[in-house]
Amino acid sequence: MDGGAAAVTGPGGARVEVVGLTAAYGRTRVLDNVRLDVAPGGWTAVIGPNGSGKSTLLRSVLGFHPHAGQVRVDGVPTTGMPRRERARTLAYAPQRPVVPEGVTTGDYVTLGRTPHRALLAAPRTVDRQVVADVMARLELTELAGRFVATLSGGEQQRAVLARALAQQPRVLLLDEPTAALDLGHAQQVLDLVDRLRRQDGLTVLSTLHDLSLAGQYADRLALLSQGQVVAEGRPADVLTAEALQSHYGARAEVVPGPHGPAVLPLRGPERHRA
Ligand SMILES: Nc1ncnc2c1ncn2[C@@H]1O[C@H](COP(=O)(O)OP(=O)(O)OP(=O)(O)O)[C@@H](O)[C@H]1O
Repeated sequence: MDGGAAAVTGPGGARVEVVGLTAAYGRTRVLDNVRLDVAPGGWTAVIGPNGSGKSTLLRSVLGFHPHAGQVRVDGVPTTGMPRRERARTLAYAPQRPVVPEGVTTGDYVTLGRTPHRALLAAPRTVDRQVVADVMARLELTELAGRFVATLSGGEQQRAVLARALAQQPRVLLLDEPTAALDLGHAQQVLDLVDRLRRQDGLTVLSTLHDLSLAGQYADRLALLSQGQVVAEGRPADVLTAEALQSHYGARAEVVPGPHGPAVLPLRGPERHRA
């Protein structure tokens, strides 16, 4: 993966505001009056224990899950936004992507260009350039001819991210982007996302289970617990041993670092869940 000078993303990042977002599955409420404000070019990582509502929050922001409240991108509500406009504005890399059979990795990433092309039109030079650039940055060039369904879990995860980046979005929504990646690839992917937001102003809203990565890459953290944002702010203010104990039932030490805090889990003689 190189430092890449070409702009992958579109015309700069957008502000994302989530106001009073409430969502449910049937009668079970899983998000309760969530409020978030992600500045253009900002990176907010949503953290929280299993089942706290992180994925549902991302899918609600995308308009994939019915909800009360509002999501605005640069002041424009995403509900009712035409599909094509939404696809040019927001790109999403899901936690558990379903990849098609019989489609090469190159063609799969090229699908990300769909919102920028006329219906059924062949890819233009610019489309091919963006796809080639994104694939090179994610070390996928060599895999272009392989069927995407045959890639390893981590390779597929990078292909899904590449497709999202090929959309040249203003806002990138990443659900557990490092879940299937080894440590080196996890750092490469997050470094790339960080570089894109610094160079091109891409706005990022992600979930991240790895709290050390969240603490060092995101500039804001939102801690979700039982569907509510219980803490929001700079990583060093949100990631505290007390918060990890009370919301995760975890025993851990928070170690300050030059790029943000890292979390060191501590084995103890017994565990108590708060
Ligand atoms: N399709 C569904 N039908 C019913 N309940 C659901 C459905 N999807 C999610 N839930 C429930 O909603 C709650 C929030 O789920 P969600 O996937 O948003 O949490 P999460 O914080 O992303 O979890 P994890 O960290 O385990 O990925 C959980 O209790 C989950 O069981």
